[in-house]
Amino acid sequence: MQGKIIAFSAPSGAGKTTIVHRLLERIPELSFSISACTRDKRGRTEANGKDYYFISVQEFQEKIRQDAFVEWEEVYEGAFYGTLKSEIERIWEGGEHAVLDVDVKGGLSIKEFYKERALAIFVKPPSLEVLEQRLRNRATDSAASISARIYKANFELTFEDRFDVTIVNDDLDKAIDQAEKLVRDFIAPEPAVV
Ligand SMILES: Nc1ncnc2c1ncn2[C@@H]1O[C@H](COP(=O)(O)OP(=O)(O)OP(=O)(O)O)[C@@H](O)[C@H]1O
Ligand SMILES: Nc1nc2c(ncn2[C@@H]2O[C@H](COP(=O)(O)O)[C@@H](O)[C@H]2O)c(=O)[nH]1
Repeated sequence: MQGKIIAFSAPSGAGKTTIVHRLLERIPELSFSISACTRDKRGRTEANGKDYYFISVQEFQEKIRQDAFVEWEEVYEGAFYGTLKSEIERIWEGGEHAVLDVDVKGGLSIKEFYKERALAIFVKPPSLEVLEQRLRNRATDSAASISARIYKANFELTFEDRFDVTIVNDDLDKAIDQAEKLVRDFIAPEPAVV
């Protein structure tokens, strides 16, 4: 089996993490690629080695020097995130396909790097107003951080056309059904040539 990569990208708050977690429950051939990041762990809701590998900026820089990343970004000022080559290898060696939750630039970098082995999915919020409300309801970010995420979202939405496909996350169940179909079609084995 040839391992594949499915990257979900979206402005913060559009719902990619929610969709990815639900897909992992539905499709056993998928495995989550755990990124390295330098931001602080969120209280009791996150675990090291499950949501992220939480590392220092020095450790992150060392990994850049070692060429350990497929791609990395300073997603927010001072907060670095990166996809580790070792994660993709671990998942493929285990006979599974890798699912990524990365920012918009990261999704495009993954597509460029893996070409037809990658499916780059853009998750779009129904509107910026809904996006802001979701971030407020999630209650994980300060008012300043929410403003920064909305500001960035305006820019990120202009990259939609460069993705393989868009899912509008309005009704969550419909968005998950759509994602499931896209992913199942993408990872289905090629029919044998007779
Ligand atoms: N279709 C939806 N309708 C209403 N609320 C939703 C929907 N999808 C996700 N949410 C909620 O919106 C919030 C943001 O979702 P989520 O954390 O998955 O976004 P994200 O794109 O992964 O953001 P980030 O990039 O910051 O991690 C969460 O509280 C989630 O429960
Ligand atoms: N380019 C990359 N972006 C990543 C990676 N891992 C996560 N992310 C994105 O960062 C933001 C912020 O996430 P949060 O957990 O702090 O809210 C979000 O858009 C993620 O998709 C990565 O390896 N590369």
